[in-house]
Amino acid sequence: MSVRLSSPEDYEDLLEKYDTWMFDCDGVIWSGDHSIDGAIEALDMLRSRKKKVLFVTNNATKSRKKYKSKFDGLGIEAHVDEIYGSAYASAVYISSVMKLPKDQKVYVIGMSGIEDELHDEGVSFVGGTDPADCTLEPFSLANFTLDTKVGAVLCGLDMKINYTKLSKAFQYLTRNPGCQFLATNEDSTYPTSDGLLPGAGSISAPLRYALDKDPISIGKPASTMLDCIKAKVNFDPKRTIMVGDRLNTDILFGQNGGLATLLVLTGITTEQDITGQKASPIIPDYVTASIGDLLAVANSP
Ligand SMILES: O=C(O)[C@H](O)[C@H](O)COP(=O)(O)O
Ligand SMILES: [Mg+2]
Repeated sequence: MSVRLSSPEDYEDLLEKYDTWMFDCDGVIWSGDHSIDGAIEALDMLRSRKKKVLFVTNNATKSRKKYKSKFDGLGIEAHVDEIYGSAYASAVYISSVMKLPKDQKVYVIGMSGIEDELHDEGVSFVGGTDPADCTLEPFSLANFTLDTKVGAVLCGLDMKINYTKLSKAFQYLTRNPGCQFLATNEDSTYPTSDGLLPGAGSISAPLRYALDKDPISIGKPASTMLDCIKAKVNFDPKRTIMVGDRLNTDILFGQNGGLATLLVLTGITTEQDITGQKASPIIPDYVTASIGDLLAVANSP
């Protein structure tokens, strides 16, 4: 059963218990390009209380450096080494876990965030934002030349998805022996300030169906993201809390990592999802409406 936070003492108790605070971004810190009310002040308050703050996002559209610019633009203090995105985790996975041979490359379905992180990890890639792939022209298999050096297909949120990209990815995954099918994350939907859009999981879904095969998904709830953080940051899982808006990514990620979990209702998950007839079996430790509620401690006498 989740603890519904409400009094200043509830929030003060949370600050006493946890030294490291991991925050999901979309639906927690911001919605699209609008910060969530109270988020900036709550993060400042945590830093003033000497808490370690980390950002852990499944959104692969931006690199860590580009996210730093977004934080700056919103007036939110953040440092690149505090930001962990699924594009970064995927690049690290390909270079350090999969150890893709240097003479091979990745076919990308996705945006500049994936390309930037692959580049920074020294991984070669094709596709992505290449104008030749971002076309609505019919795909001609007769005119397609298979690049036998493509050793992996990496699929993330791609706002320019099309038949050419899906067809090329399908060729590599069915004709290049050993070509790995990877996904940055599999969120079904993407929360924006104007409403929900199809998420990264909805971009890789056509390939899953055509191939009758699931990708290796690297983002939350998989432990790969936490492994990336552990490689860079010292923290005690028992004194760490993951704050998120989606049960089957953020909260499950926290639970898989042995972290405490706080669900906020400013993004994907609604009150109905946690109390209704069809309530999810994924139960967060704590629930509150918004991270702005943490300011209750600042206002308590
Ligand atoms: O579709 C997606 O990729 C996700 O909805 C989105 O980007 C999630 O980002 P997060 O909530 O993990 O910051
Ligand atoms: Mg989110």
